[in-house]
Amino acid sequence: TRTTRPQRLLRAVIINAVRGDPDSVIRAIDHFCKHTEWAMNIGDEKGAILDSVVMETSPSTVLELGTYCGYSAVRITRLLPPSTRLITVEMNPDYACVARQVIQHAGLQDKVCVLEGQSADLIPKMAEMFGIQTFDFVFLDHWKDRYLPDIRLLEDCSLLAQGSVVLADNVVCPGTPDYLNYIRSNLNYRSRFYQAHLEYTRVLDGLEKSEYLGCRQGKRQ
Ligand SMILES: O=C(NC/C=C/[C@H]1O[C@@H](Sc2ccncc2)[C@H](O)[C@@H]1O)c1cc([N+](=O)[O-])cc(O)c1O
Ligand SMILES: [Mg+2]
Repeated sequence: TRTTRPQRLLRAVIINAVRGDPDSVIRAIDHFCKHTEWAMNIGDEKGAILDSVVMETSPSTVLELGTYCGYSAVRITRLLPPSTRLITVEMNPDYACVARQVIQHAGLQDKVCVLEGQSADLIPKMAEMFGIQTFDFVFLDHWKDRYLPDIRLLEDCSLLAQGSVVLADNVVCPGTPDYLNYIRSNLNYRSRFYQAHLEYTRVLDGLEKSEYLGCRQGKRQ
């Protein structure tokens, strides 16, 4: 049977990237997506914004929803200090298998936990599973109709602290209107939009960064 796109992306990484060098893994995936086959990685333009937000947050606890092939897991983890771990949630076992190999090729396997399952099922177990209280940084890049229910679930599970930063991909394309409406009208968050383009295209897209301010009351009028 034919290979899948993630498998073809992994092969490009193995052939073209230097083992143990995260930046060469990122370059190999971006080259593959620009010249061979488009894939839904955050990409180099939005990836640079992700990098800057991670660096300014310098998080100790990091959660990603939607691993796919591991591109953003490599981008994020390469910037984390030695003792910090990334937990990334992926419900498709084939994608999770490819992502683990991409992350391993980058030499970051000891700093990343690829958790297989649905975010809705795993978020309530995070604190107990990993012995953490809150996440300093959360990256949303999974099903677009899961952004809103999952941010609410993170709140309900008290997994956000004052100063926690939530960064959401694709708030323009494919779009996450219910999430944007919620987060921009909620006094518990201060949000900022970063205009960019859909990975490897000229289509408009963007990232929404939202800082959790702690539990205040009410909605913005
Ligand atoms: O659809 C998009 N992303 C959905 C991503 C989904 C990823 O997350 C899980 S779902 C899951 C994981 C964890 N828990 C619950 C569900 C899927 O197995 C996939 O690995 C998308 C689409 C475009 N585009 O241009 O069409 C561009 C993008 O940047 C995108 O991110
Ligand atoms: Mg995306």
